[in-house]
Amino acid sequence: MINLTETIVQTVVNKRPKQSHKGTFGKILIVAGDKNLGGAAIMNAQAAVYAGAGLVTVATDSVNKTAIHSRLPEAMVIDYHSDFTKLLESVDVVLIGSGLGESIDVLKKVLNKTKDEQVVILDGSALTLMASYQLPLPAGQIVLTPHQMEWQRFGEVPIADQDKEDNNWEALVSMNPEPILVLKSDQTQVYLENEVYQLTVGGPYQATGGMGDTLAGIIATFAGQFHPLGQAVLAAVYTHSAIAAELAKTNYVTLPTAIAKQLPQYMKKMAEQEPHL
Ligand SMILES: NC(=O)C1=CN([C@@H]2O[C@H](COP(=O)(O)OP(=O)(O)OC[C@H]3O[C@@H](n4cnc5c(N)ncnc54)[C@H](OP(=O)(O)O)[C@@H]3O)[C@@H](O)[C@H]2O)[C@@H](O)CC1
Ligand SMILES: Nc1ncnc2c1ncn2[C@@H]1O[C@H](COP(=O)(O)OP(=O)(O)O)[C@@H](O)[C@H]1O
Ligand SMILES: [Mg+2]
Repeated sequence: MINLTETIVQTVVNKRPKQSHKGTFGKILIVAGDKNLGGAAIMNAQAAVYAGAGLVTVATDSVNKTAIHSRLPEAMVIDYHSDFTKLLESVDVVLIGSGLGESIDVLKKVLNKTKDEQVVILDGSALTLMASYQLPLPAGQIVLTPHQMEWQRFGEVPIADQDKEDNNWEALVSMNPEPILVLKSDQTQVYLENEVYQLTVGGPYQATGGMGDTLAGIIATFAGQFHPLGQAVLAAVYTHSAIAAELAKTNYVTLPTAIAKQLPQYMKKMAEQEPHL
């Protein structure tokens, strides 16, 4: 087990090259938010935009369109009941599942069309629905972001057994392609390439609905602009909780939207620091 420290963020988040444009920093498609859970789509997208995604499009229930546009003019919005195949084929990263509720048709439509070279992040309801409908993993470089109950449903590892690494590895190696697992709890761990990384920052001030939706947006955007994927995921997980820990010095709770707002400032600081190796 390896403890995650700020070094991972200092290593991954670097000064931007001058010769660049929005396409350099990742095209992200977020598929999220049914008619009752539009907030999840907003929190995914806010985190993605503030973490520096080049282009963010949200495919969501049409009732969420006005709210997303008014909260986040940087993001584009498309009705997820329409045909968005062309858009799906053109993006680097697909994040699907936050607040997706029971939208199984949308989920199936997307999972059938992802490509091997795309990063596909499966969160929230995507994992719950895939478990109930026994859907296979889609094509792509897969990142799973379950909380403990979602991992119990999807990975079939009972919550009481999730503290034993071997149980989680057993579930992961049976999956094809073998995904990266961000197993969220008050002791979040990342399972990546035969190694387990332990998060050492963060705390109960983060126990608010939407906290995972925000993390998923950060992971998607880091995956779109920093490489290799595993390092980007580790840096995103650390960044999310490090910002929360900083905010918690003066705040009883650290709201997901408040964490998103701090992303540009924190990333600037990290980009200017040499890694403490
Ligand atoms: N504003 C919005 O639009 C929001 C939209 N959201 C979206 O809603 C969808 C459903 O997501 P969900 O996580 O709320 O529900 P579900 O999957 O049933 O899990 C809850 C069950 O698991 C249990 N549990 C055990 N261990 C746990 C742990 N470590 N962490 C968490 N739970 C744990 C827990 O136990 P209990 O609380 O009863 O003790 C309970 O029985 C999802 O797509 C999400 O993105 C949310 O983000 C909220 C804001
Ligand atoms: N007590 C806690 N200590 C540290 N982190 C926590 C705590 N409670 C929740 N979190 C973090 O908050 C996030 C919750 O994710 P999730 O349950 O998916 O939220 P949501 O689906 O409501 O957005 C995870 O990153 C988890 O690690
Ligand atoms: Mg969640």
